[in-house]
Amino acid sequence: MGSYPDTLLRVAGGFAIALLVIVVLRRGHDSRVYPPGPPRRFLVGNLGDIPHGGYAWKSYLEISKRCGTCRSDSQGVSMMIANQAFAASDVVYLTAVGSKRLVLSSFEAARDLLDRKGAIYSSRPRLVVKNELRGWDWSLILMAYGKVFLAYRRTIQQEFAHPMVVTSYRPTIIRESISLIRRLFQTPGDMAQHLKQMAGAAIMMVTYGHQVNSVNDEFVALAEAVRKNDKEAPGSAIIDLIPICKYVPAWSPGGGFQRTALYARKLAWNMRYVPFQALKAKIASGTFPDSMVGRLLQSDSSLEGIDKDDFAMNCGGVVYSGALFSVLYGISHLTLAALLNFVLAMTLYPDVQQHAQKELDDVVGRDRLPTFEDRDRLPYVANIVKETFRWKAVSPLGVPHATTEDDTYRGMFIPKGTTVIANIYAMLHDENVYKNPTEFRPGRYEPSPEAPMGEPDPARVTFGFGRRTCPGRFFADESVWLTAALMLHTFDISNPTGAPSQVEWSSGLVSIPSDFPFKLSPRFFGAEDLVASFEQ
Ligand code: HEM
Repeated sequence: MGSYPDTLLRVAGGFAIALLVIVVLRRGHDSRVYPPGPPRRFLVGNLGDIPHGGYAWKSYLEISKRCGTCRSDSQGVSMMIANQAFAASDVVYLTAVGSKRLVLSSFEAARDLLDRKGAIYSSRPRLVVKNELRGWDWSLILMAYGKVFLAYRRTIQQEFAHPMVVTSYRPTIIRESISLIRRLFQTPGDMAQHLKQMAGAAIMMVTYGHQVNSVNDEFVALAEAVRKNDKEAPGSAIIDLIPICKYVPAWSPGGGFQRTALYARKLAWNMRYVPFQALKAKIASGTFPDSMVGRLLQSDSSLEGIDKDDFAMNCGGVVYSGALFSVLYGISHLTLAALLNFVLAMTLYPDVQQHAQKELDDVVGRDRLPTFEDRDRLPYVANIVKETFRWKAVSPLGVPHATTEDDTYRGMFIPKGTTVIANIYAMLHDENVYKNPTEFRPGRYEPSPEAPMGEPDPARVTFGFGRRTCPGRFFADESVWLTAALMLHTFDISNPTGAPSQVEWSSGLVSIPSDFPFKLSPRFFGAEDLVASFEQ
C-alpha cells in the first residue's frame, strides 16, 4: 500500500467513507442473524481485525478461538460475551468497507458449505487489481464460476485425472525424479535447487513437451519475471476494497498504478505466449512432443465460443504458472515446499526415517529402486507422505471461494458475494481430529483404539474443496511419493549440526521453509550405481 501516492489514498478514503455510511444505514434495517465475529467498530467494521502483515492463517485461528465467546445479535452486529466459555467457533464472519468474509476452520464446516453446497460456494471473489487491471481473468484459478470457468475446469480436470496421470504422466515423473536423485548424488548441497528444477521440469514437460535442463531455462525465467513483479497477494490492494479507484487515469496524480498494471499485463502475456508459440513452431516443423497444450490444439471439443488457440494457451498458462500462486511462487513451488518439508521432517525424526527404510529394505531390497508398483506394499512410506502434507500446510489458506447466492447455515445468514476462506492450516492442526498435531507422526494414520480407522487422510483438506478442488492433486501426490521413496531408499538424511533447526516458513499463498541444515549420505554401497544405471 505504501507504493500508492497520497492522492490515491485520499480519493480512496473519500469513497470508503461514503460507502461506509451507506453500509451502516442499510445495516440498521437488517434483522438477520449472522455468524459470530469480533465486535465491529463504527464505520470501519472489522477492518482492524482482518489480518495484515503475514501469517493470516494464525491470526484467523486466533479470531476463531476468541469467537467462541462472540455472538451475533439480531442486527447482525457481533459482540463479545464476557466471562463465558464457549468452544472456538469454526465459522467466523467479518465485514469491512462493504466486503464480507467468512472464515471456516473445521473440516465439517468446509465440507458442509464448500463441498455439499458447491453450486453456490464455488466462485472467486472479485479481484480488481489482479483480474481487471493486470488482466489475469484468463486464468482458471481466479475465474468466477460460470460457463467459461466450467469449460476450462473440465479440460484441466480431464488432463490431470488419476488415470491420465498414471498412463501418460508417470514416465515424466519417473524420469525427472531419477534425474533429481542423480544430481543429488553429485551436488547434495544444492538440494533446494535440484528439487525446484525437478518440480518445474515435470510440469513443463507435461504441459508443453519442453525439457527443462537447468534452473536458468528461458521459459522458467519468464514466469520468474512475473513472480518478481507481482508480489502483492490478490485482493490486498486498496483498489480491491474500493474498486471505483480503478478508473483513476494514468496521467492523474495517484494514477501510476495504471502503468504498473500495463507492464504486469505484458509480462503475464509473454509468460504464456512464448512457450505456446514455441510449441506451435515445433508442431509446424513436424516434431510434435506429446503435451497437454499440443493435445488441446488438436482436439475438437466445444469451448463455449472461446478461440481454440486462446483456450490452449490459457490452459498451459494456468498449469504452468498457476496464476494465483505465481504471485509468490509457481504451482511447482507447492510441490517444492512439500518436498522440503519432507526432508526437514526426516532430519528431525530419525526414527521415522529408519522405520521407512526398514520397510523399503523388506519390500524392495537393495538391488533395485522403488517404483509405483511397490506403493501399496509400502504403507509406512505412504503415511509419511500423508503426514508431510498435514504437518506443514503448503497452502495454508488455499484460494478463497465466493458465494453466488444468499444462504443459511446452522441458522446463520451468509449473504451472496461473501468471500469464503478455508483455513486449511487450522483444519490440519485441529486437535479434535489430529492428536498432538505439531508432531510429525506417520503412525497416526494406522488404526488405534481411539481412532479405529486411523486419523483422517489430510488430502481431504490439503487440496481444497468442492468444485474448485485442486485438479493437480494426483500429479502432485505421485511426484511427492516417488521422490520421497527414492530419497529414503538411496540416502540417509540427517542434521549434521545436531543442534535444533531454526526454521521459519514464509507467509503467503505458498508457505515454504527457510534454509535448514541437512546432510545426504549414500545409504548403502551401490546405491549411486543403481540410480546411474536406471533405465525406463
Ligand atoms: C503440493 C502440491 C499442491 C497443493 C498442496 C495444491 C493445493 C491447491 C489448493 C488448496 C487449491 C485451491 C482449491 C480451492 O479453491 O478450494 C488449488 C487449486 C488449483 N491447483 Fe493445486 N495444489 C498443488 C499442486 C498443483 C499442481 C501440480 C497443479 C497442476 C496441474 C495444480 C493445479 C491447480 C489448479 C489449476 C487450481 C485451480 C482450480 C480451480 O480454481 O478450479 N495444483 N491447489
